[in-house]
Amino acid sequence: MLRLENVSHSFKNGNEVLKVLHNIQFEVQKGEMIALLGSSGSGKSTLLNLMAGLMKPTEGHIYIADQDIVKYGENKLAVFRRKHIGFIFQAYELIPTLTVRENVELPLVFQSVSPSKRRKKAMELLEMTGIGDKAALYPSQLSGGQQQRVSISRSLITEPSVIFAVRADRQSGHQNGRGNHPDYDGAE
Ligand SMILES: Nc1ncnc2c1ncn2[C@@H]1O[C@H](COP(=O)(O)OP(=O)(O)OP(=O)(O)O)[C@@H](O)[C@H]1O
Repeated sequence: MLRLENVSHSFKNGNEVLKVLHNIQFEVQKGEMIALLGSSGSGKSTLLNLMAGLMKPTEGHIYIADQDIVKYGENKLAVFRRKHIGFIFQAYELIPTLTVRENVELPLVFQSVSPSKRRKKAMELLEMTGIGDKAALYPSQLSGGQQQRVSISRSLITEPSVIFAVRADRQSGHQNGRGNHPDYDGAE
């Protein structure tokens, strides 16, 4: 479903070149869930941006559903992202002036799905994530966990091939059972 081949990435700051990723290779099968952990500045966001088609690597190939997205132009990438990629953002990124249901429906608005169809699908997902009764409320009226479920529902509504979720939890190293690993500062 997702395959990286010899992916390297460098940033140029004036005359300086910062090599952030070196020959990354891995594969994620359909249905598999992986977590990427690393210290601050180690390159997690860079890798995520590359895998989501938001940036192009300096070298290498990134296959999603057997298509090398590195070769795509901007327009093709935008269409591909809309169809195949779901995002669950760290800060949930819900739109405060839209209701919970409208937030979940939003990706389908861009796909020109009819209002009745997208409403039905949004309600199914809100029921599935346990917040069907909150559909008419606004994000500010929900708890943090409930807002996260809205974000999850929104990422699922397009039935994407891959979902990327970002989390930074710098205080819970002990509570979540990861202990105090020296390389882990809570960023995923
Ligand atoms: N656009 C950019 N231009 C130049 N350098 C960058 C750019 N984006 C990131 N970097 C550098 O690349 C390195 C990796 O950054 P990245 O954001 O991928 O780290 P991260 O692991 O996601 O960090 P954090 O957990 O703190 O969010 C850092 O040293 C950062 O300064």
